Amino acid sequence: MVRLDSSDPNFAGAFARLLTAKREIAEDVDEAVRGIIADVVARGDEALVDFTRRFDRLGADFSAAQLRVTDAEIEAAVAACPPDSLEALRLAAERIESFHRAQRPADHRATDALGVTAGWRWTALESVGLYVPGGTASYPSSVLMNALPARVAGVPRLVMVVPTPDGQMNPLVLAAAQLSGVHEVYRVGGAQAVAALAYGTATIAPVAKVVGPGNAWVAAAKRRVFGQVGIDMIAGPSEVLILADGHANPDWIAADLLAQAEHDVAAQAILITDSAELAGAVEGAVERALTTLPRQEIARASWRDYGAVIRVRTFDEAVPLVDRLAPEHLEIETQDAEALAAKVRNAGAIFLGSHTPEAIGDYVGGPNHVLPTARSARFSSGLGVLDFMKRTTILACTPESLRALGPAAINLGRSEGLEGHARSVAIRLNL
Ligand SMILES: NC(=O)c1ccc[n+]([C@@H]2O[C@H](COP(=O)([O-])OP(=O)(O)OC[C@H]3O[C@@H](n4cnc5c(N)ncnc54)[C@H](O)[C@@H]3O)[C@@H](O)[C@H]2O)c1
Ligand SMILES: N[C@H](CO)Cc1c[nH]c[nH+]1
Ligand SMILES: [Zn+2]
Repeated sequence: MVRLDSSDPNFAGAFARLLTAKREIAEDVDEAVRGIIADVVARGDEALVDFTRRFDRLGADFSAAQLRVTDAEIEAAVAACPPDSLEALRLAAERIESFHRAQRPADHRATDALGVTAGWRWTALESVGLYVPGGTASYPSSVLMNALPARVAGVPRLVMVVPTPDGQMNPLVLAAAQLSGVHEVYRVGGAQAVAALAYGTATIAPVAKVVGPGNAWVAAAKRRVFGQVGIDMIAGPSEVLILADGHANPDWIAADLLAQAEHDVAAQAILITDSAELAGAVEGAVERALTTLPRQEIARASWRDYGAVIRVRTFDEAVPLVDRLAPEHLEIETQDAEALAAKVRNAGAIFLGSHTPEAIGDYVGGPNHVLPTARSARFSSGLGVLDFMKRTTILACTPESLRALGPAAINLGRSEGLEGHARSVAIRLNL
């Protein structure tokens, strides 16, 4: 963990180093991913089976025939889920679906004074691949966050991939798939799963777009397959940035920092505060909380390598720092949280006040938890219904409106040296 102080003369350099710390775009990861994708393209299912045996430690008897999770396996998993977990999953699903229903866009059409009708219409994508992470933890909540907005958008083919390390799958993952209307589930993860969704294999038919969160290998693979398929964003190792003043509870802040640090050794948790006392108290609280955290090995590595406690003189000084970090999650626990939030441009999701821990947003708040990381909140948004739709514009001229607009089009066609364009208009106007 680094300690920074905005009043320190070396602060600018130290902050710049924090910004560029390599967490998920290491060249060795990218190079490995390039090889994995090329192998899946060349050998299809055979490569999927080999990589799955190697990375997820599946036995020599694992074959392409077992890639697809059967309906019977899904039914058995649902039956094996604890009823209270199924109840919690249903509550989460209802809230997520209802939040995303409000995002459905409207078609538009208008006829102007010349009689030209113009507008757009929204259409669901034909198929999407939903990446559900599962290397070191299991993510039933990410099934819901991926699939429900796709279902609200009306996507007719939802294909889910999920790794099963050591052959183990949390039954709640399959229950979430059933609950949210996923059509196909495959037990494969990492870059090889992303490659299969993008290029297709004998078992997995390709999709139009791959969405969902994952670790550094998954994020690198999504970057590489972009163009062959659409992708939603770079949603890699988790991040939280907490802005807190001296009134905040240091144990609560420490818990929220560790809630993200426990995701991945490459996760990042940062506190920015104007209170030296809170900074010290949070550091102590993190150390104490780590000793009893089951995933302390992961969280400790993340906090050690990428954690930061930054002291600022005022929160106005903090706003440009937040915008440069562009965190996946921004928690604001200050007296004037709402006003401070209004000044921030770059954040994947904002959580206001001491009673809104980010973990509520991970599960049951309603907004999506698939969010941009690695500073990509400067140009990306969290997953939503629009990610599963595309917009097509529509234009219709009448003979009269073509006569009114045509001469300008002919002029511009000739100005661009494109006589063919000019003639396609002129021929209709006998010009
Ligand atoms: N940004 C978001 O919205 C969001 C949401 C949820 C989770 N996450 C992140 O998702 C990630 C989940 O990570 P995870 O590891 O548990 O699951 P994962 O499914 O993302 O990754 C597991 C896969 O990674 C591949 N892999 C692991 N080590 C490899 C190696 N050395 N070489 C090649 N491939 C390798 C394997 O194929 C394995 O199946 C975490 O980083 C978490 O922070 C992000
Ligand atoms: N915090 C993660 C996004 O970075 C989402 C998640 C799912 N389960 C728990 N957390
Ligand atoms: Zn989380």
